[in-house]
Amino acid sequence: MTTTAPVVAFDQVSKAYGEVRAVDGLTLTLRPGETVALLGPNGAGKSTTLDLLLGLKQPDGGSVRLFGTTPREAIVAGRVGAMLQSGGLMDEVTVAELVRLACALHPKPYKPNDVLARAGVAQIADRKVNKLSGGQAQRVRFALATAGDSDLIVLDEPTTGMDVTTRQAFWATMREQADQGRTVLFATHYLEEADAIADRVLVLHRGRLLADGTAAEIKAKAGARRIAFDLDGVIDEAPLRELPFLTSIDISAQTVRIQSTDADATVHALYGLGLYPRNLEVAGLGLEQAFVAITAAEEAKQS
Ligand SMILES: Nc1ncnc2c1ncn2[C@@H]1O[C@H](COP(=O)(O)OP(=O)(O)OP(=O)(O)O)[C@@H](O)[C@H]1O
Repeated sequence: MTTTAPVVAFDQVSKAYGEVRAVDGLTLTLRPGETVALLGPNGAGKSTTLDLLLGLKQPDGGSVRLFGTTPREAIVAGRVGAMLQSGGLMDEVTVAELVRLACALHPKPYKPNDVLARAGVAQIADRKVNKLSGGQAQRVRFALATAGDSDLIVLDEPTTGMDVTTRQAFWATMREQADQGRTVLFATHYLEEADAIADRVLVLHRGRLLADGTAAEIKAKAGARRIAFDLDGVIDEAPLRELPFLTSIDISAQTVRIQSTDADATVHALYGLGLYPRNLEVAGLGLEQAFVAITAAEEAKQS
């Protein structure tokens, strides 16, 4: 790092498509070495945010700065590597040819053979790009994003189409990149990936930042806890559904699963019903459940 400016600085950034506010007054700073997951339901504005970040779209208002410069300047200087969802790969060229081209275009390139090996595409280097499987094409996109020594790596749903093994190998490689001090920003629908990989999670909803913190902080923000237990005999559902602080309940066979905003009070009331729950477990929400709870609460507020 040769500068102390933030890696990414969004200041009151907005972008609308007609009536749709895809990004709505977004203010955000990313610092060196962070691994950041960008989460949000479909249409939340994740891809638009990444497009604005990369200078592929211009904001209607506000400013986007990368390393204290414009996105274009940062990209020309080779400071940003990106892997986009829709990035079409050139037909009729081989994987090796494409990677060599990406290396040739990068101001601080790595050796093409190293790039191929790191992305796990050395074995298919001579394959035509238009003959690849979905997961292989994703790996090639990853190779292109890491063709040179960039300070920021931006990935839009990078593991879509990858099988489990490929996905694990991909994240191991990504972690190496982060350990070397690079900033990694990735949009994903796989919340378990965000939980496992990111040290910071951003939740976007209708173009606005709904939550920003570690996965643990996001889970705590959702406020709810999970309660699970078994009951013997025929379960009388009505009193269970009336338990205090309940936000959801699922009863299947002898097992009851509850989400509650005050687990202590809910469990107390459960015993107050004269029931004898077995295998009682109380746990925090997973990131996925926290995400659903936070975005559902926001939807309810706006409707
Ligand atoms: N080129 C466009 N023209 C019109 N509307 C658009 C365009 N691109 C995006 N939108 C709208 O802007 C909003 C944000 O879209 P965006 O693709 O940024 O969301 P996303 O969070 O990436 O969604 P997904 O998870 O489905 O990929 C959506 O309502 C979408 O329909």
